[in-house]
Amino acid sequence: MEHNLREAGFFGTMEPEQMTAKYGSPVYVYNEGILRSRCRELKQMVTYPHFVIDYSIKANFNPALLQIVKEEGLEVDVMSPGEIYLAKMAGYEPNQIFYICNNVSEEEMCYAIEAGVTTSVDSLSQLEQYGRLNPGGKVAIRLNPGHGAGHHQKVVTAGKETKFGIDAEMLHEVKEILARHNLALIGLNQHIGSLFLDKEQYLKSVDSILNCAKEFPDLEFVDFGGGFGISYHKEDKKKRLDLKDLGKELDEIMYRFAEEYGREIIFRAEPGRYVTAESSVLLGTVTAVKNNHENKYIGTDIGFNVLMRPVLYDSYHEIEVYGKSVEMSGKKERVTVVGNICESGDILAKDRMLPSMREKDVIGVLDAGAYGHVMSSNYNGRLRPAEVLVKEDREVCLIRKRDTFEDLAGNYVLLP
Ligand SMILES: Cc1ncc(COP(=O)(O)O)c(C=O)c1O
Ligand SMILES: N[C@@H](CCCC[NH3+])C(=O)O
Repeated sequence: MEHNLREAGFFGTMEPEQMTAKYGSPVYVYNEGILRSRCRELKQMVTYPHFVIDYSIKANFNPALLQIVKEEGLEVDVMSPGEIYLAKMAGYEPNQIFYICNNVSEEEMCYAIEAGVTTSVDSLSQLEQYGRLNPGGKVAIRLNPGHGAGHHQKVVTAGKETKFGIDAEMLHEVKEILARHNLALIGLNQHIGSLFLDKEQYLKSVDSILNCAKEFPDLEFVDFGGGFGISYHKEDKKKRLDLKDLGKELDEIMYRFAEEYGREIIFRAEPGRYVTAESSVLLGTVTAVKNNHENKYIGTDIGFNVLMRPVLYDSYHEIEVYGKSVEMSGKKERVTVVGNICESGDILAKDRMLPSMREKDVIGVLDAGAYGHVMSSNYNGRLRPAEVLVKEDREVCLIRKRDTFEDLAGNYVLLP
């Protein structure tokens, strides 16, 4: 007998239907217990004593979730002054924030320098800019190991076809710029792409970055990057990324490197998705059921303004249906689940076998906690959803209010 997340207790003391009624539909629901477990798995993956997990908050920067991640002992990597601001709001100190930026303005770079966070730059041009703005300072650089990985071409972030990182052949120029501005290179980092389940590409990139690291005797840290995957398909759920196995390999590599280098430097990894993806179900409501020629469409209030991944990357998310009628009938049918946005690409799930649904049924989109709410928008004048947390004591609390019409209109300036 297949169990859904409601039966597994994901929603704590409330029913999904009560949540949409109280907080509005759609609503992102997070489970504290799952979030904490993911953090602990990462913290425990190696024995090397100076291994730091930086949660990459671009996956989800809700400050209440960051408070939990911080309690679990993870530091953070950020992408912008906005993310620095939110990390600080959650209680992170500047020395726990790693700013890995890409093509930023002088103004943004100055914000990070003034905030006192370690910055990594990813081109010679940005290294020059950093040197001009903070001569004599400390800096890290992002390398491009020459090959990438990822669930879609759009999220591969290393290799010849991407804008990221400095090629290893350019280390000579890097050294010249460092010397010209009297900069100390304290760290090397890389990130090959998002969502790997097979450790081989990651380990290959670890090997490349450590080869470069040998050229710089004064490093404080080397950061191997994120990209740790999860399985979005129910049938693959048991085949999890084997963190223990990856950790064992990393341990060997890190201890060996420390011995050759003569010091136990800090090693870091920066997973985003792995930390938050599985901790959230996005609840929405069936608003229309319709047959168009051969297709049966289930219209919902989950447009791509609320969850962009399926439209942007053809990503798959499991869907559960929580309506009472569903439990009684037990029938399944082939449907296409769509949103309420004025574009024909607004498809959440195509040709899926799902329990037969009726208007007002509540559905849950699984594994929505990473790159979900943070990528939502007000397209079509829609309100971004609330976010709620099911705490470990099973009680439910609000951690982000749903947008209001005032929020939607707030920044516009009418002509006099
Ligand atoms: C520099 C950097 N670090 C870390 C991450 C986190 O990636 P993921 O969520 O796949 O772990 C990203 C996003 O891909 C990134 O661009
Ligand atoms: N937004 C992407 C991941 C990209 C991460 C940023 N480098 C996703 O949903 O899978």
